[in-house]
Amino acid sequence: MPYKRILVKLSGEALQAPDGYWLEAQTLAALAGDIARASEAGFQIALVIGGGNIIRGARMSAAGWIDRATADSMGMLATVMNSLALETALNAAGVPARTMSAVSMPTICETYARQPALHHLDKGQVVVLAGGTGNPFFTTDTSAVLRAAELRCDAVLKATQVDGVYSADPKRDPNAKRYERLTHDEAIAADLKVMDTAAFALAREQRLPIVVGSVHAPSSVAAILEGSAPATVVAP
Ligand SMILES: Nc1ncnc2c1ncn2[C@@H]1O[C@H](COP(=O)(O)OP(=O)(O)O)[C@@H](O)[C@H]1O
Ligand SMILES: O=c1ccn([C@@H]2O[C@H](COP(=O)(O)OP(=O)(O)O)[C@@H](O)[C@H]2O)c(=O)[nH]1
Repeated sequence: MPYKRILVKLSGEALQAPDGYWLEAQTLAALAGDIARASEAGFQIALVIGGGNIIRGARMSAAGWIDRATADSMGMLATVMNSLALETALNAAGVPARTMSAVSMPTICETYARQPALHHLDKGQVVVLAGGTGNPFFTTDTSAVLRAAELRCDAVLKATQVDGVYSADPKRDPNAKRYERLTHDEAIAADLKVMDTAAFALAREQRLPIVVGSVHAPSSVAAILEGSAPATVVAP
């Protein structure tokens, strides 16, 4: 990949145990090893991890007993827990990593600010960006695109459940065809659901490439970045 500084977006589910438990040391260590390999290969990496393995605000508030803003606050806190777990696993894998949270909680981790984050990236540290955007009604996909734009990342790598963008949801349509490359406009026109709409609209406006690949293969993040694993590139 012709990219040097990448924002890697992982969904919270990437930390789950095979039996569905929200967090598993083995899964976490494998993921950290993968990111360590990419970092050692010279990629500068900022990470955004979701909280969907614990709470998704929209789903929780749909039950009616809690309002959306409160449920989203709980979702943002879930991303902080995942980020601290990932930071710990990355440090154990030999990669200096630090969590920076959009929601200020100075006794737990650094508060996100752009200049220090740029400084950490320049030094080759992995920054784990927690707390989403710090605002309800957004997702960590939007946080990923926002931070990638702020931190001058060359691309967002969305490491997800499927190995690219398809002509239809591959989990529902076995005849869906995988794209190698397409433009933001094409993805929006065909309603391909690469990311949520707010995130994708910002990526289009910023002309930010989005790489979509699977988090399931061993060493998938490093392999996608090195070009040896399949992925779809959405770029202008
Ligand atoms: N056109 C499409 N191409 C690829 N995946 C799609 C498409 N439409 C829907 N999906 C679904 O989107 C899911 C990934 O998106 P999302 O739920 O945002 O992931 P995450 O939990 O990683 O944020 C995949 O599991 C896939 O089934
Ligand atoms: O800027 C943000 C980012 C996240 N969230 C909340 O945090 C939850 C977890 O994030 P997300 O659903 O994006 O996680 P993922 O699906 O990637 O695991 C979301 O559902 C929201 O409730 C939020 O309120 N604002």
